[in-house]
Amino acid sequence: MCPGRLIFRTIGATVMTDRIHVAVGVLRDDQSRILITRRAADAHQGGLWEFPGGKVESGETIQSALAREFLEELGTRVLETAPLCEITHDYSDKAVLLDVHWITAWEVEPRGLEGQPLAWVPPDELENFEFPAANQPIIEAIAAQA
Ligand SMILES: Nc1nc2c([nH]c(=O)n2[C@H]2C[C@H](O)[C@@H](COP(=O)(O)OP(=O)(O)OP(=O)(O)O)O2)c(=O)[nH]1
Ligand SMILES: [Mg+2]
Repeated sequence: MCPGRLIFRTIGATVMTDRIHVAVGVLRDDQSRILITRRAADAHQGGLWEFPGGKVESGETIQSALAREFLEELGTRVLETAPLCEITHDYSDKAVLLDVHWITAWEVEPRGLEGQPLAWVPPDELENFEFPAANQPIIEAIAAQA
């Protein structure tokens, strides 16, 4: 059985759902500002700010998923990563495992290649932005390590 598989028991029925494995990258510039981007209005958790990343595809490592997502979404080449934290969170419609890594070496200035707004934010100002509920522990982990 897939390790991320959840079983929700309801009265008289068992509903199975898969936990979505998401590679999330926290990119810091040389002034210690953190890159955040805004999710499209029609996406899951739409309109909220996020750390860039996306679903890990079958056969990918976290590092290769991060490299692919940063290239696709931002044009940035990820050269090196380091683990930050892992968050499991159950939304009413989806269950996610956010595998969060610092992007410790990178090249090519990020641009919003999918039309998404970007912001560079000092760690202690992240709390002023609206993120999905799963992100609160990530923001705390960043503040603790920044
Ligand atoms: N990338 C990212 N996803 C997050 C964060 N917080 C959070 O709850 N999520 C959730 C929202 C989504 O359900 C899921 C990631 O999906 P995604 O929309 O980024 O995936 P993707 O880039 O592969 O997009 P797509 O190809 O499916 O359109 O994780 C976050 O900080 N960054
Ligand atoms: Mg994404």
